[in-house]
Amino acid sequence: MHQCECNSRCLFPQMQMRFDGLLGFPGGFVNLQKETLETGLSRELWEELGVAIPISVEDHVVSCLAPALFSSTSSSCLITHLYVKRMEEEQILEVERAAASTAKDHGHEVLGMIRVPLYTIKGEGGLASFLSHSFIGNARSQLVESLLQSYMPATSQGLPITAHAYNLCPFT
Ligand SMILES: O=c1[nH]cnc2c1ncn2[C@@H]1O[C@H](COP(=O)(O)OP(=O)(O)O)[C@@H](O)[C@H]1O
Repeated sequence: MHQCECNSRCLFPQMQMRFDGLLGFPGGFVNLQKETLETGLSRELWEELGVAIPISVEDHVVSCLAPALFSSTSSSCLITHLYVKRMEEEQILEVERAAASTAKDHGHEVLGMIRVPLYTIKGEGGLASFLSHSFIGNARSQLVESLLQSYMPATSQGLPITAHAYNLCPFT
């Protein structure tokens, strides 16, 4: 996930329309015998976005064990790791341009990058409507979790607010 943090603290979260018609974050499988989570994610970002984006452990937000149902093979489990990379607005615009032109996976695995609407519109629309779309795996709760952490990093007890506190099942 990429967020722009400008002087006015506006957020510009980015997701992508996948080849299967579901919304998700840029990323993919990492083989830990060959690379670390961070180098694997940087590799996937290069393929899907067409821009070199170095990822470090400091960008990690949350990890989650997915039910076997969401793994590619029913006998193995899947652990999802969410990283949030904060970028300047100009860098985000560069990512949007490259993702739609030079990125290797554009038009194949990735159909396009999408800005998440963080506003509300009277009646319906905005973020509420966006969340009602279909997401891959636990991407919906990953989005909510990262937004909560960006806007409300800690509760009064100093504990991070999680999607669970908002009764969101991570895999629905
Ligand atoms: O944005 C995401 N959030 C959470 N889980 C995801 C996301 N994207 C993919 N996954 C999970 O990872 C699995 C593999 O995803 P994908 O097929 O995109 O990886 P690949 O491109 O490395 O083959 C998916 O079946 C899904 O369970």
